[in-house]
Amino acid sequence: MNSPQDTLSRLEVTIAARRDADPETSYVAKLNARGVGKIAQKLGEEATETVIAALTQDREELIGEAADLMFHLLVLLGAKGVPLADVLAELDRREGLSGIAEKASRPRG
Ligand SMILES: N=c1c2ncn([C@@H]3O[C@H](COP(=O)(O)OP(=O)(O)OP(=O)(O)O)[C@@H](O)[C@H]3O)c2ncn1[C@@H]1O[C@H](COP(=O)(O)O)[C@@H](O)[C@H]1O
Repeated sequence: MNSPQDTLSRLEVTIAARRDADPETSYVAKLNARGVGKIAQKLGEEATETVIAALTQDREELIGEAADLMFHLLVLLGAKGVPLADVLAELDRREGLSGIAEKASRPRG
């Protein structure tokens, strides 16, 4: 079985390869042709659908919506020129730092 990082890395490569394809035959190309605003809008819709699935649907629906959400996030990162590795590095940097402790350490004001 592939590691989650392998799967996301392969999808990132696929998305980069499809960006300039024919929008008639490539969903990735179609989204990119419509611009970052449209991609961001789609990401927001998929996030909402994931929330709704978590609250009202069964497990399979949630998995499907979560996959849509992660796919559209990768399309957005690609369109903005942000490598997945940079996001993973940020998560690595946060590893072991409790969200409660991090929030408490923020300067007030
Ligand atoms: N993982 C995905 C993936 N997940 C979801 N989707 C598409 O995301 C879209 C989301 O569905 P929606 O109904 O919300 O969107 P929509 O039908 O475009 O609706 P509107 O925004 O037009 O109203 C659907 O068309 C899904 O097929 C994906 N499309 C592509 N991929 C991957 O990207 C690769 C390249 O795809 P193409 O660019 O299409 O060749 C594929 O081989 C896959 O690996």
